[in-house]
Amino acid sequence: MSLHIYDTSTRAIREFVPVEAGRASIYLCGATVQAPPHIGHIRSGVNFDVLRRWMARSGYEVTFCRNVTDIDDKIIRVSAQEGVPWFVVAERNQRAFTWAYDTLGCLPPTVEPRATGHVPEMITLMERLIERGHAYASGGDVYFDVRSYADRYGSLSNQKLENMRAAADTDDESCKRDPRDFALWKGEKPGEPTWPTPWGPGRPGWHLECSAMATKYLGPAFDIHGGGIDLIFPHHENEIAQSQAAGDDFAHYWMHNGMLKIGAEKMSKSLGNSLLIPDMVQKVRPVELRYYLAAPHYRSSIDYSEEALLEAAAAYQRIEGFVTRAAEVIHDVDADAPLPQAFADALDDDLGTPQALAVVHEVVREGNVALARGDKEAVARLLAETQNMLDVLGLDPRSPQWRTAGTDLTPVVDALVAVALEQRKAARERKDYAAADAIRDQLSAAGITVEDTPHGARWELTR
Ligand SMILES: Nc1ncnc2c1ncn2[C@@H]1O[C@H](COP(=O)(O)OP(=O)(O)OP(=O)(O)O)[C@@H](O)[C@H]1O
Ligand SMILES: [Zn+2]
Repeated sequence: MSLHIYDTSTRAIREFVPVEAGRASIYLCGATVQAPPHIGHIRSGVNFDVLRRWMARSGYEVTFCRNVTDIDDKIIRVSAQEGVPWFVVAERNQRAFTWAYDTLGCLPPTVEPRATGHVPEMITLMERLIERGHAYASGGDVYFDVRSYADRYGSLSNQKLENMRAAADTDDESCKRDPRDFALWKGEKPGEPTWPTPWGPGRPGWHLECSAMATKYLGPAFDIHGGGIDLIFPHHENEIAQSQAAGDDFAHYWMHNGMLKIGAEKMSKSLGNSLLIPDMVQKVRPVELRYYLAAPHYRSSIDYSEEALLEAAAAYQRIEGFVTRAAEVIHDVDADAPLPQAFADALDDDLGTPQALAVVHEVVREGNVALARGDKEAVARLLAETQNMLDVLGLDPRSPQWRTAGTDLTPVVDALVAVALEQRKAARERKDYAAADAIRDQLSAAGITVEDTPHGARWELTR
């Protein structure tokens, strides 16, 4: 099987055929940086990180572009509320997003353009649209003329122009030829930042930014455009309209992740129901949070519950437990060992992470059996399979990402625990069980769990 993905624009699963053989280009709508990220934003980041890793593992040279919207109404509102410049708000929250993506193991994008750095590209795109009769300047703004594109406008979101409501993006409706026309560019308003254009100073509309940045870095025709399903209309519909009306092929596949919800509502910065990443990584470790976000199929919605989060953490610990024990026996893991076919098939089938993780758990079960019977050869094979699968999902517990930053202290802790265990053994031999238990309790308070096995005591960090 080769990669097949669900394409929102055709509402069908299609085989992935790249624009250019051997290469894959992905544009993901990234953050609007008016607030720090919640777990819904990072779910989107994690889903597309898994896609990217899988495509790379499948042999594609991947260019991954994830933008930052660093100017918009909400950023301006926060800057007014706080009495600080808009770029201070944008910079602070962009850093929070970068930290969160890094903490959750999302590989850095190949390119991460910011909207305000691409005004010349946006001006060129507007000029092309005006020239072709698809856009017009009015009252300092520039609008897309939806009726000039009536046949195709609505194709992504599967709606007809006559059923659409007005685009709520201006204070002065009289500027528009049609209420459904949307703003490409917003004319100057008091107290707002501006950039010069041939039609006067102003600031970009959100939709225009993404069209300009996607084609600048990925070309007029590229492979995959992604984002959350909340962006299908109007954002992605308008991106298609702008780019295709200007003559660009634009994205060949549209992929949308489902929403992370809380109490049936979308988790949203604007609704104030955000669960922020720094708080969440106090509840579980970052890798466990990533497992929680990556495990459901990317198109399904997740109804947040702490119970499910803790279950996900426990499921991950089962995998991790095998990897840790097996790595104590096997020191050289074959990074080129083939992936189980069922795992590859699951990911090729529209990125089926639930089925892919079921394969991981199955291999872990076999691995535990092999460990118990001391079958080193089988342990080596199953450990390599497990780690290679986890690597594709960004969940390998032995990757540098998930090890404590800085030096690996395992040998040091090993030596210290050995001293403590010697003392515990001596206490037991002199039948001082209170002292022996106190040593175990102290280790446990430090997060070290000791287990007595036929081959002696072994320890594990449980927190
Ligand atoms: N609750 C969510 N679940 C999954 N993905 C989400 C969620 N909220 C936003 N996203 C996705 O995260 C990316 C960045 O979103 P963006 O910063 O534009 O959020 P937003 O919708 O403006 O903010 P919010 O809705 O939180 O106020 C987009 O691809 C968006 O679709
Ligand atoms: Zn976008």
